Amino acid sequence: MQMKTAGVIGGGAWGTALAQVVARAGLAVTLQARETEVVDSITRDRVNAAFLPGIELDPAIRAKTEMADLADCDLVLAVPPAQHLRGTLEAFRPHFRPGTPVILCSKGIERGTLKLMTDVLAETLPEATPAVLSGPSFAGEVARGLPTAVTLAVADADLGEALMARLSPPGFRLYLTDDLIGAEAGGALKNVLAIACGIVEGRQLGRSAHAALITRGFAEMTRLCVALGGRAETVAGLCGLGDLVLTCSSPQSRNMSLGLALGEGQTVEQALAGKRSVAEGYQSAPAVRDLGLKLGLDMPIAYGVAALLAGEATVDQVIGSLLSRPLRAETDG
Ligand SMILES: NC(=O)C1=CN([C@@H]2O[C@H](COP(=O)(O)OP(=O)(O)OC[C@H]3O[C@@H](n4cnc5c(N)ncnc54)[C@H](OP(=O)(O)O)[C@@H]3O)[C@@H](O)[C@H]2O)C=CC1
Ligand SMILES: O=C(CO)COP(=O)(O)O
Repeated sequence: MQMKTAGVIGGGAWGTALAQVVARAGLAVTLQARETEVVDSITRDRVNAAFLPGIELDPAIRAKTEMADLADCDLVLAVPPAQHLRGTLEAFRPHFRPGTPVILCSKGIERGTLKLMTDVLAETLPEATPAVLSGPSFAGEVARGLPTAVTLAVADADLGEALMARLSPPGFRLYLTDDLIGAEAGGALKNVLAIACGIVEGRQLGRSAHAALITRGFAEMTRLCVALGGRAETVAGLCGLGDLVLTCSSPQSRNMSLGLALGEGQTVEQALAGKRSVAEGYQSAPAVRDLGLKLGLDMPIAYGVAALLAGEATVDQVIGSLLSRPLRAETDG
């Protein structure tokens, strides 16, 4: 399969950083952004001033507002916020060539339907060949060329090998799996858990509580992954544990910084006021809770965050209820 041109849908921080990665890998890249402001900024100044300021972009990236400009691409990376994936793919549908690989890079679960991103793709572009890219990767770091490694999930081994080889410029290492559900489960939950970690930081509950929360959060992630049909070993990798550790460790994370603000006493409205960037944990928390309850899963941290964000409980009530749960064996499912 020829892989000379790539389309990136979504001109936010991550779409722009991935366009940079793909350009460094030697492909011609078309970045589709809805906002003319973003397209003009990239075309004129080689920078995405709105979502990724201060980072010079590769000349091989051309920015466009129209989906039609992606029609001839050999592969497509879909990078809108998770709640907009369906609408975005529906808009792309008239320009889509059947069989083209679509690499899903959004992290979340669709509210209302409780669908994973691969389900949304299967419903909107059933002729697409799906792939998932997920792992520890702050857009600013990746766009500047700092090194990281992430998971690439593709069902077909030959296509997976080809994509892995083609999309791994120096400093951006792809590790292959055929477990798409596992790769999605990690990214969907880690943002909710990062809000909880931010609260621990904001309330100054200490490093021990922080480590305990990451570990018990990872147990919730593993339960969700397995219940959805993924493999536990997948979330033990970059797309699960790797991303959880990153997102729970740095206020660079929009999700952790939301939690920090809540832990310091701000309301949800105050913490989100004026923010143009997406905090996917805030968006996905109700869907994570509905899905977990539907599957009969024990996910107290995720449910606590969802209750807090919905205004059903205060920070202190959530912390109190987590600390007063019945004692149990560590490895109980
Ligand atoms: N930032 C990061 O470090 C990482 C982000 N991700 C994931 O990537 C996804 C995108 O995040 P990110 O790029 O950071 O987002 P940003 O907050 O940087 O940008 C917002 C994005 O939202 C898009 N958008 C806003 N409203 C709509 C709408 N109604 N329909 C379609 N798109 C809309 C914008 O598109 P447009 O420009 O076209 O207006 C823009 O791409 C998320 O799921 C996130 O979890 C994954 C790994 C790293
Ligand atoms: O997904 C990310 C890093 O892998 C980005 O995290 P935030 O969305 O919390 O900034």
